[in-house]
Amino acid sequence: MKANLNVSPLESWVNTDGKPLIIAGPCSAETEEQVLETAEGIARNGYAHIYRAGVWKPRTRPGSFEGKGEEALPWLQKVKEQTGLKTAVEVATPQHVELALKYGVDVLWIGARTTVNPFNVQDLADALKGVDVPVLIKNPVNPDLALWVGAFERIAGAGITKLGGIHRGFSNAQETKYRNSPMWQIAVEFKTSFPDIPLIGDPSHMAGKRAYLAELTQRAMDLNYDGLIIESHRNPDEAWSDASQQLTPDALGEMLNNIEFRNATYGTDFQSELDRLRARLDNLDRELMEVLASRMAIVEQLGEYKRDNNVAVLQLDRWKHVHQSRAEWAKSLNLYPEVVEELFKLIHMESIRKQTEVMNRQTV
Ligand SMILES: C=C(O[C@@H]1C=C(C(=O)O)C=C[C@H]1O)C(=O)O
Repeated sequence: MKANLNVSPLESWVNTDGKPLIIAGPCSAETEEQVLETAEGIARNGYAHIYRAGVWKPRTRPGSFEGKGEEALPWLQKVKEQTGLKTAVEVATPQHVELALKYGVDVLWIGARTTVNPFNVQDLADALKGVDVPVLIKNPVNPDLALWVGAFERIAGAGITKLGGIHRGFSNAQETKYRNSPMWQIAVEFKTSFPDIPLIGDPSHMAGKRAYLAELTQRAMDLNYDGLIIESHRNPDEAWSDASQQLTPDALGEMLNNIEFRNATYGTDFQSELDRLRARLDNLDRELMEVLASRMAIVEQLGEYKRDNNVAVLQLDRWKHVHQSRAEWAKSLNLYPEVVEELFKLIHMESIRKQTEVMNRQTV
C-alpha cells in the first residue's frame, strides 16, 4: 500500500535518547489526586516520556463513566508542572481538540472508534489545520489497513507532520484470549509500507488483562516497535474504567525491567552470520517455489483431464484428505499445523482457480 505522507521523525518532538517512547498513565482521569499521584509514581520510576489520561471516554454502552471532560484538563497541566512529563489525551471531536490545545496538552491521539469513521477523522483534521501538535492514530477497530492509512492521509492533509500509529489490536466478535486480537501481520504490513511512521504498541488494549501485558509488550519490542502506550493507575482494582488491565506505576516499572529491548540494527561481526543464514533461506525459498510450480503444473494436467471427462473441479473427498494429511505431516515435522493448514487452503484455492481457468479455456 502506498500513500504520500510527510512525516517528521519521532525525535523531532520527543527526546527518548534513542530508546522506545513510553507513554504511561491511567485509562481515565478520575480525580485530581488520582491523576497527580499516578503521575508522581510514573515520574519517580523514570521510564516514561509522556503521561496519558483519558478525559473523554467513548464507552461501548451508555451509563458507564464517560470521563471528566474539561474539568480534568487543569490536572494534566499540574502533571506537567510537577513532573516535567509531556501529556496526551484522546480527542474525538473538534471541541475536544480545541479544549486540549487550550489547556496545553502536548500530544493528541485518535481512538480506534474514531479512526473507523472518515467523517469524524475529517472533522478532526479540519480542527487541526494550522496547528503544530503531534497526533497519534490508533488502528481502526476492524482490521482494515486502508482505513487506518486513510486517517493518516486526512490528518496529514491538515498539515500535521508529527504523526504516529498506535497498534491496539482489533475487536473480536467472539470471546478470545486477548480483548483485541493483535493480528500482528497488519502491523508488520503497516511498518513495511510506512517505515517512516513511528509505530507504538498498545499492549493494554490488546490484553484486556494484566497477566498478558508482558508477553504482548515483548512481542511488540521483538517487532521493533518505536514505543509503547501502557495504562497505569495508582490503584488499578479501583479504577473507574479498564480496571483489569492496568498496572501500578511500580508494577509497570518492574514489567518493563524484564522486557528485552532489541536492537534495530547490528554490528559487522553479526552481519556475516546473518548473511550466511539468509543466503540459505534464499536458496530454500527458491526451492519452495520450484516445488510449488511443479505442483501447479500437475494441478493443470489434472484440470485438463477433468475438462476432457467433464468432472467437477472441486473434489471434496480428495481435498479433505489433502487438508488432513498435510496437517499430520506438519505435526511430525514440528511445524505449526494451523499455519500449514492456512497455507494449504491458499494453495487449494489457487488450484481451483487454475483448474477453472483450464476448464474454461477455449480448446482448438
Ligand atoms: C488437484 C485437484 O483438484 C482440486 C485441488 C486439490 C489440491 O490442490 O490438492 C484437491 C482437490 C480438488 O478440490 C484434485 O482433484 O486432486
